[in-house]
Amino acid sequence: MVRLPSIQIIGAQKAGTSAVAKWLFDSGYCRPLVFDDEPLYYSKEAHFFDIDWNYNLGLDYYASRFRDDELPALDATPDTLTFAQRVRDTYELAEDNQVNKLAVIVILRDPVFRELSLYNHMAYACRNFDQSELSDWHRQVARSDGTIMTFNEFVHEVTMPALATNEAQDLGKGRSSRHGLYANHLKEWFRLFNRNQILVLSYDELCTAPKRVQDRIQRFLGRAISGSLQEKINSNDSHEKVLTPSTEARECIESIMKPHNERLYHLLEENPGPSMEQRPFPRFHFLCHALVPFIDGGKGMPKMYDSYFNDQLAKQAATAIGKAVSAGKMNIQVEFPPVPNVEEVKFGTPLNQKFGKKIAPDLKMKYLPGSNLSRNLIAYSNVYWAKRFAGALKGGALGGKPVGVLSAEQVDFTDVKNMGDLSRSGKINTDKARKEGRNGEAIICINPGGEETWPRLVSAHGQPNCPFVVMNNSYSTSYDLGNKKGFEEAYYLKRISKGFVFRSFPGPWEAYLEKPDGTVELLESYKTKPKLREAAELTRWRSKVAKIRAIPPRLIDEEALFDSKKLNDVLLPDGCHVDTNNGKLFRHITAILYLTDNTPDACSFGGGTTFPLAKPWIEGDNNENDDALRISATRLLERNVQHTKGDTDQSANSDGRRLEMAGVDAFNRDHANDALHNNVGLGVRVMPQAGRLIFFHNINDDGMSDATSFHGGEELISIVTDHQSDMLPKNKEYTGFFKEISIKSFSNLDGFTECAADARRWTKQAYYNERLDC
Ligand SMILES: Nc1ncnc2c1ncn2[C@@H]1O[C@H](COP(=O)(O)OS(=O)(=O)O)[C@@H](OP(=O)(O)O)[C@H]1O
Repeated sequence: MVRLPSIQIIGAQKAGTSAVAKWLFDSGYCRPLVFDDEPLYYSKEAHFFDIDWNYNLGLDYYASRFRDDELPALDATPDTLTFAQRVRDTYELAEDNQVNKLAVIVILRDPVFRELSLYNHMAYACRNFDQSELSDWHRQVARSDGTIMTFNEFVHEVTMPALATNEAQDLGKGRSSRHGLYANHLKEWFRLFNRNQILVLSYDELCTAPKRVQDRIQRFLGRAISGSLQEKINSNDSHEKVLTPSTEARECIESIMKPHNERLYHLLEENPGPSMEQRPFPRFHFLCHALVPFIDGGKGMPKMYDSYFNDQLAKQAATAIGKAVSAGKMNIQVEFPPVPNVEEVKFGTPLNQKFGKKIAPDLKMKYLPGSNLSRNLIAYSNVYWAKRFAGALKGGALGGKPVGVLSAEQVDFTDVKNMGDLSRSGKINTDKARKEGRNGEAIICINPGGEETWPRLVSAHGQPNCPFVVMNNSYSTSYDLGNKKGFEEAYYLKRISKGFVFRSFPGPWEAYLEKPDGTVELLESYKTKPKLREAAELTRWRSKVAKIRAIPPRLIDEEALFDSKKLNDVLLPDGCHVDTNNGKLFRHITAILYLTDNTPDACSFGGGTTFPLAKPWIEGDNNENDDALRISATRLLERNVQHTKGDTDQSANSDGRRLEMAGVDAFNRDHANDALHNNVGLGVRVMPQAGRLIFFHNINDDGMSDATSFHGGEELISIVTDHQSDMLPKNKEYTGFFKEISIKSFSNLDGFTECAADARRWTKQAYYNERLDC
């Protein structure tokens, strides 16, 4: 039996067919075979019905493209849209009633933007492909001298003449433009096939709610399909890409398309499709996202810091804002560092200067030392960003809604000679700004302050059912991610310890680790907004572990490793302590004899004994101990706290915590092999080696606990998965000795002090001098 594809994705060309097809192919649908010398896209599009040569080779030839096994096959040739009759004829020839079993999927995109996408596709090919790879189809955008037409020219030279012909005429040049006459084509399909065999999808929905489209397709095909449709495919993100049509080009195409669109809506109403189809079909509204069609610069976090300069950040954020507005979100938060180095903005870092120079021409300002722009770089950068996002709030090219920008920052709007799509500007919370509000106006509010004031700002400056964007608030009063006022965090990029939290509507919240080379790695994707603490601990922890062992973070076996995500707690579970027998000052010296070798290797780390306040032995080095740390240690002892875990204040900056962190720092430095070589000062770490003995004094010359003797025992931690566990050094073993000052040897405190000093002198002479001598 000749077996034909059970699914045809028939178009429309440039309406996301590749994305849908990829999802289906990836889930197991059989793709067309590519025959010799054919381009690779044949593995998605068999081009049987639209190319006469292929069509004339007949049914068996077409069927031979699809492996004859049990898998259902799919052909996603977007040109098939205009060949309903050929499809009917071909399937009728096939046995087993295949003609009535065929499932047809068609996606419809606003014809103006479809045309623009088509133009961008061909222009990209002409600019970048080898001449031998170009066909006449691509060359439709080329002028006679080989240069590339503008989109306006293309519309006049190619689109309009093609749309004005009737279908019987030669449709070579501009034939693709006629694909946008959807009503004409669908009428044929509805005539030739049962309407329930055809699923009509909206490209707008594909952009704004891909999951819903996914669900419609699954219900249409009657099976669950693995994977997800979110991936952006076949989008060219070149800088030359034309993102929006000029008003002239748009009006030109519309002059012909508008009545066709009306016919389409009517046709779809008159011919209801299968139950899972969207009804009524959404009109092509120049939705905001259509204005910024998939220009988001890629999935995931923008590249630091290139994205400030190559427009990735601007495009991504504008896309996310557009999508949020399209999805009906009116109160929106947008938050990201407005300049590359926010913290150092006062110091004019090279990156900030470069960014200042980039935005100056856009604002028609000068970036010179002492100029308003350089002195208030953040404030003016935010105006630059507001300009970049205004398009996404305008309500589409036809909507042309006003977009006002209000700022609470040091910005003189008269300096900005080019406000782009922003229709007005003003100061937040001023009567003037309030009075100037206009019906239907979207507002971008720059750095307005604590989120408790936002609802009031919306009442003061917002317009009913219009987007209100709070942008780049310089601080958060909730000390957490995003806001608690119900503003949709449409675009959110926050630097956290060792990484970033990122969210681009409608995507998930994500935690990224920043790696030493500046690249990032996605650590976690959260279904709902995580707590700042949760994300920060994850990145901090992974960064440390990755740094320690240079192991890619994703290979670290968390189950085995983490009881807690805090390195301090994991590495130094008992914190640091002094050996004073809980403040009873008789013990004056401790010795530790190690019984195992625990040299760190690829499978484990930790295991050392760390003395955060001790100085490495470096001859001729007179550096004093780190005062702040010594003060912390001394303060603990004055408070009678001998164990850092016993410090009632467990906040990050408490004395106990500081000592523990210093212990972990010594561990990190040691790992980086800096401690001894670079004379970094404090912190000595001793690794177990069977037979190695160390000793240290517990009491200073005054007979009091020696603050510098605070130390901690590191856990020995395995960091690889089970299959390597045979190689792991499993134990750390040692034995401890100590010597006390005999109670018989003194009668009062002074006597004790003297005995303690004597004992120290003795060890110093017996051992240190010996060591110096040798
Ligand atoms: N997942 C998803 N959702 C929505 N839109 C998407 C998606 N993936 C790709 N695209 C955009 O679809 C355009 C390409 O469409 P096609 O793949 O049908 O093109 S083709 O006819 O097969 O050449 C092209 O549009 P433009 O970017 O406007 O050119 C793609 O960016």
